Amino acid sequence: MKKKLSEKIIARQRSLVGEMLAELVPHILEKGHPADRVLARFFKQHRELGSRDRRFLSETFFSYFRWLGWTRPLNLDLTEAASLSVHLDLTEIHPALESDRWPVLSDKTLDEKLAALNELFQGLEKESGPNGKAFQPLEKSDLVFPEFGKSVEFPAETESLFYETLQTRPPTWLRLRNDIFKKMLSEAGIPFEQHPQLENAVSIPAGRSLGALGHGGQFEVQDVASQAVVAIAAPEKGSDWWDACAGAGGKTLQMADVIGSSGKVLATDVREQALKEMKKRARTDGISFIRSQPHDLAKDDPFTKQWDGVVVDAPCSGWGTWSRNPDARWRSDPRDPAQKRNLQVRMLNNAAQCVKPGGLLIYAVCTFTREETTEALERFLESNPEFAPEAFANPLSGEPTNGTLQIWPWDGPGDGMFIARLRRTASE
Ligand SMILES: C[S@@+](CC[C@H](N)C(=O)[O-])C[C@H]1O[C@@H](n2cnc3c(N)ncnc32)[C@H](O)[C@@H]1O
Repeated sequence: MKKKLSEKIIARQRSLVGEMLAELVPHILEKGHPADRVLARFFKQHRELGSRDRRFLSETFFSYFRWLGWTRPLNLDLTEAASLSVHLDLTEIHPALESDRWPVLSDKTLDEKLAALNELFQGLEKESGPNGKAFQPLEKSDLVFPEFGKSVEFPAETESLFYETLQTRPPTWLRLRNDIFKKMLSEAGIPFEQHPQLENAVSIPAGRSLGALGHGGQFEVQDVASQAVVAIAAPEKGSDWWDACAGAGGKTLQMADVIGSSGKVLATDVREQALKEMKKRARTDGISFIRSQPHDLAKDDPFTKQWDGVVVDAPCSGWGTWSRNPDARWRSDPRDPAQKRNLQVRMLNNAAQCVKPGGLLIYAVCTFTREETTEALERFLESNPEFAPEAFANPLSGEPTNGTLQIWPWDGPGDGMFIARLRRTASE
């Protein structure tokens, strides 16, 4: 901390952390509300908090959920658990959470952090004598819920990589809409990295604000895996596409940029509010040719029109987004993948009828569970033999695929995403 804070302020901020956690944690763990929304509501109710306090509380809040799998078995109180979490996460510890009990571990690998904690707690156990419950050494798998492994199979020797990525904040990915913004980033002294394959994708460090650069339609904040979905769809200039789960329009806007105003884009979603947000973003981006309307793709009431291509970016378990939303894993139901798979197949069946012969159906989910990836696809293909996976090059590596791609969180790094490019036969 640059400016030295008084003891009184430090004590006040420590108790603020305790109060915030006591008030907000049950909303996430018991009611299942997303941490970012709960925190935004808290800040709205506490307008007296300045930007520095908000930043400190926000970092602490997300750190708490990121390491909850390791702090929970230790039976620490909320503030102590938050203190340990930030020692695991951050290089600069706020004096309100500094503690002699924990070393700063943020520069260590996950294996080193695990070894250090196990040694520390075994040591404490010996010092203070048995408290009725023997200390069970922590494991990496404690960072997720016990049933996780039933739905997920990692490629050989990547399990460690998964946990390391899971516990690290990914960078913020931007999709640049013109060349000017890179120059603006350089001039503003904001470090950025160009993705080696995806021309318009650049990343800036996690948590780095764009500050005064603001948003003038030069870029969209969009994860690299999400950008890969449209790169795989590769709609032609002037073509006619339907984005059937458009949400707030991340992929719709990218498709519109590729297709151009000589083509057409229809965006639908069950959430009308999300479509309004998409329209707002389109206005900022100067895109006026996207049409939108609410539509329930799960209801067996498909449109009669057919499109050159349809994107089904389906609702899913979202397990691929856990490094960005560290609370999400604790709100997730292990039965979710199987339930979502049934919904996804229904949505794909409905969307398939709206693909022109010879056209494309793109299936995307931000997850890696077996149920929602290979199983959903197998079930769809069984009842829709006029569709077949079509080979494409992995846009993140250039390597060939056989028509499906699992992007793992460590690939970007960013979100995990499964994508299938399905071609409808030209004549049936
Ligand atoms: C993964 S999100 C889409 C994200 C969006 N495509 C983007 O790139 O920003 C899934 C979307 O599916 C929508 N959805 C859920 N059930 C639906 C249904 N039955 N019909 C249509 N959309 C649905 C959700 O509202 C959500 O916006």
